Amino acid sequence: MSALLSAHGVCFNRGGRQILDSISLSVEPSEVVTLIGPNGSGKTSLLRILLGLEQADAGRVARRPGLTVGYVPQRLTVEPTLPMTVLRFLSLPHRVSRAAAREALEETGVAHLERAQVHALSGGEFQRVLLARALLRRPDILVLDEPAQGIDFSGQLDLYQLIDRIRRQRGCSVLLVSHDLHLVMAATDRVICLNRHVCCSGEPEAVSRHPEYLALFGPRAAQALAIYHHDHDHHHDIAGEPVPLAGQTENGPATADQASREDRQV
Ligand SMILES: Nc1ncnc2c1ncn2[C@@H]1O[C@H](COP(=O)(O)OP(=O)(O)OP(=O)(O)O)[C@@H](O)[C@H]1O
Repeated sequence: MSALLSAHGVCFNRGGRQILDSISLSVEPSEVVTLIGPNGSGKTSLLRILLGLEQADAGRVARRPGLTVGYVPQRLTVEPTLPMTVLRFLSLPHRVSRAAAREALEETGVAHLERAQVHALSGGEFQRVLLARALLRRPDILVLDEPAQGIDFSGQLDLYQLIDRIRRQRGCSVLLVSHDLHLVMAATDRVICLNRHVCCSGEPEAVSRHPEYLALFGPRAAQALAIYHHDHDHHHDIAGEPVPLAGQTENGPATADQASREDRQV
């Protein structure tokens, strides 16, 4: 089995409602996969099922034997009345050496906060500490549920660049839930658009033109890829298969319209 994580026909019902309907997906080694979808579309539920924290009502989940996951959940509350430094927090529940903790904090750019109180951290600082905590497990895959929530735009950009750098340096996979279409569409290998069922999936460029994506997020969402840098001389269809650009010549764009479209992608 080459996939690190996979779901096959997963259904999930809670409170008398169907939350997930026949979901199939996989995450391959070194791949960045982003789950997008409106509020309540089942993204967190799907992550939790993939990680074995919730049980599917039907279907099957497979994890590669021995898989190590670094999970950053959507919410993690630390009791505000409990004094706890960042270093101590990183040693829960498993003790880690100070050197290892420091190295992880350096990697996420917050080594200067090792003695800070956790409850005094800003949202962006706390997310970086959570990321450091996930890295301490030396994960094969990072599973990040809305890691940039509550962070300002430039902080979000920094955080997604950091995630990209980490996965390049470590060669790990990333499975990400995000609402920040304009940022993640540019930095992901594959997008899965979820709304109880998988509406569409594939390379960002193909998904951004899919009618179900446009129906869910509106025509302006198509511009989420305006800054997407794509050097290929082809498009990809929804299945991810390469499709030549219409009118493409060996020397480049055949039409002014095509040239301007490619300019906008860079
Ligand atoms: N244990 C549960 N009992 C009842 N309803 C649940 C349970 N878990 C999830 N739900 C419901 O399932 C739906 C999907 O929730 P989920 O958190 O997976 O969505 P999401 O796509 O991650 O949403 P958001 O983008 O707002 O974080 C929601 O309507 C939620 O209320």
